[in-house]
Amino acid sequence: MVRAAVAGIGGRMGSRIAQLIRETDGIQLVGGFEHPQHPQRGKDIAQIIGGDATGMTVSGSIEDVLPLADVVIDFTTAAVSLAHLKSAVSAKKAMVIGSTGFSADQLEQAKELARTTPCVLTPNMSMGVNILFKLVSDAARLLGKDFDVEIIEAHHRFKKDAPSGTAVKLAQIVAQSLNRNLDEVGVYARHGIIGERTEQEIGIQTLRGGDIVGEHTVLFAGLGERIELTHRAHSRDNFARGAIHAAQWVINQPPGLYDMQQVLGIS
Ligand SMILES: NC(=O)C1=CN([C@@H]2O[C@H](COP(=O)(O)OP(=O)(O)OC[C@H]3O[C@@H](n4cnc5c(N)ncnc54)[C@H](OP(=O)(O)O)[C@@H]3O)[C@@H](O)[C@H]2O)C=CC1
Ligand SMILES: O=C(O)C1=N[C@H](C(=O)O)C[C@H](O)C1
Repeated sequence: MVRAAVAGIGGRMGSRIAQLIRETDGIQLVGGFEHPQHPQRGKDIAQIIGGDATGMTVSGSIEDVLPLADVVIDFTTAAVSLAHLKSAVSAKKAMVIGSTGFSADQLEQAKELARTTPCVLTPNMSMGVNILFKLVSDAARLLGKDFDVEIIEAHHRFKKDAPSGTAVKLAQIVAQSLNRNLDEVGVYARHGIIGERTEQEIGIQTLRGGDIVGEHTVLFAGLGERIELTHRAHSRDNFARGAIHAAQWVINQPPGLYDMQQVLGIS
């Protein structure tokens, strides 16, 4: 039985993950925590996930749950997840991180920390998006320079980072497939008299509104035809189930930083 604790258990993802852990065989919820000022701190976890009292209270620190858990699942923010990874490394516990918005420097730090503990870090845990990553890589390589690439992502009004971690990953995949440097060719917004589109640029456009769960389109536009590859999440359940699957997988891996394609065996 895998013993899992959930960081940010009061959040949109944390609460759904905790609920689904309780419905999944082979994994057990042993704790959940929030930041110390969170209004649910000290309350029974059932107040967040529903059902009968669990006897577990929402704690205010990762340090409280690490002794109980084999793995911590963390959907908070990049900076918070990195701090939690440091604690997990000290306690020799595995981690699954879904937070997005990591800078290159933060990613490097995560890679360094994961030298001593297994950690899955990925901007999107759904099967569909990870298949999309492969399709986009193939399409970019096959279509080549005659097709302009634009990535469009749409999310709910509460999302804090932009572009989405998934859109950034898609842009990195396109740049790599076309032998381009994303730092040089990424175009994140357009306004005013901007002149004609350059052949090399990769556009990444962000939409925010309402309760949109998460949508990503990669548009390959040529002269006379275009291809659009789109993934739409209907709910957060695919991300949550992916995170639970990753938690069950990662505890059996040697130290290192893994992505979801490795978890799914499709890399
Ligand atoms: N990889 C994937 O498949 C997916 C990734 N994500 C990413 O996951 C992250 C979270 O998304 P979402 O659930 O919508 O966001 P929420 O804001 O709903 O949840 C984050 C939770 O973490 C809490 N938190 C903040 N600081 C700490 C801390 N120091 N310790 C413990 N908990 C803390 C927040 O509390 P408070 O609200 O008080 O700040 C909040 O309850 C985002 O980066 C998002 O992009 C989302 C969906 C899928
Ligand atoms: O914040 C979200 O909600 C989501 N974030 C992830 C991202 O930034 O890519 C994944 C998903 O689309 C939902």
